[in-house]
Amino acid sequence: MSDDLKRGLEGVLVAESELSFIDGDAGQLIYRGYDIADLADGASYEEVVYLLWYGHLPNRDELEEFSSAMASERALDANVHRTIEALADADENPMAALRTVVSQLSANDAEATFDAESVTDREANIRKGRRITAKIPTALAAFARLRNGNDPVAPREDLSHAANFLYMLNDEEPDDVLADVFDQALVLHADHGLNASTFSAMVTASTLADLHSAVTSAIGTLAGSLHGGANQNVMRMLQEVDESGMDPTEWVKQALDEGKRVAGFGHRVYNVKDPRANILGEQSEALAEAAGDMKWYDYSVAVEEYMLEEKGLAPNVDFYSASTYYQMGIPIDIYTPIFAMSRVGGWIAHVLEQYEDNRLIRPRARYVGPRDQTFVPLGER
Ligand SMILES: CC(=O)SCCNC(=O)CCNC(=O)[C@H](O)C(C)(C)COP(=O)(O)OP(=O)(O)OC[C@H]1O[C@@H](n2cnc3c(N)ncnc32)[C@H](O)[C@@H]1OP(=O)(O)O
Ligand SMILES: O=C([O-])CC(=O)C(=O)O
Repeated sequence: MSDDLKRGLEGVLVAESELSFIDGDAGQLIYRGYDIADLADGASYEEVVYLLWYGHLPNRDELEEFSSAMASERALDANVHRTIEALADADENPMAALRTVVSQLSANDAEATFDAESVTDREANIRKGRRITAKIPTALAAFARLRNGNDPVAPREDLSHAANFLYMLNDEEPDDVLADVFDQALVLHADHGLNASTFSAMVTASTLADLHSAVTSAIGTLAGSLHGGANQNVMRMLQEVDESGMDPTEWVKQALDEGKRVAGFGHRVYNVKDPRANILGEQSEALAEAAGDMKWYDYSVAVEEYMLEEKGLAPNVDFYSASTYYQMGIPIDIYTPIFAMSRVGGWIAHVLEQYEDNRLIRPRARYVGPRDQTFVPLGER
């Protein structure tokens, strides 16, 4: 047993995986051998989820069967709707709302189980995974509408995963450009090695807890501002820059001087710009040009240049998704739930892998507390 302390488990190998590979120096990300840029360009979110779960890209028939099976699971049960109404009435944080709803989904899932023999059943987990993945967008869109006093919009089976979400959110079918941009964003966020939320799902699965528990753990982990929560903080920062009337670089300089972290920069694995940020940056720029308003894109570029020059830090995936979503009219506080809506495909893929060759994940801490205390009974303290 080694007594080397690896704070934050940095660089520690804890599993073998066939799902995604990151070259942090070259700025490359691949899913099962395919470069992320090629997938973002040519594959839909449904294709990527199929790739992650089944190990190969689907042919037309396989994709049709998979996509329609998933689309047919979009509707929510009445008790889940009641929960969403209660959460919206309470103005719950959207990530907390999503965590609560996904946990509740198991109550209506006929295949939900805590039986150690059945939790690892791959085919059943794929069916459950399809249901969870299909229902998250419906739940999120319903929550986002109900809290504004609007009725939820029922899902449509004839739209893609991406287009259907935008349709349910806005009660309006998105045009092809917006549906494509959003689909690309979902593809880009679908998997990323053993990031914290995926690891959290794996730890939960490693105890032979069920898939719903693993996904619920992962949602809780994604919420933090050092992880998925950063995307909304990026947009709030850009808004603060705007309201301050300061030059973006002056604003960032001041924030750094005050010891603050700048959301959307830095990464545990990338030493260069995150390849997903390159693609999302292009999307943000294209949306800005189409709208004839470069403000949010220009602020972003100014912040990026300053951070690289002054801190040697490059943008991560959360930096340009912010201005992309903002220009699509998506409410800021659902950016992180949208991240979850995509990453659920990756979480489930890693849980399937974990169950295939399970070993309980259980590291240890170096004990630095006292050892020789004399116990004093409560009445004498
Ligand atoms: C989807 C995702 O999860 S992508 C990441 C999303 N999170 C963010 O964007 C939040 C901002 N970024 C960060 O806080 C960090 O870069 C993390 C958490 C992502 C990675 O952090 P770690 O690998 O643990 O690096 P660590 O926190 O040790 O930082 C190393 C150094 O860089 C600095 N640094 C890292 N990121 C930033 C940042 N965004 N702004 C300012 N300084 C930073 C730290 O202050 C630290 O400096 P020091 O050594 O002088 O104290
Ligand atoms: O890999 C990480 O640590 C964070 C990240 O970029 C992701 O989860 O997409």
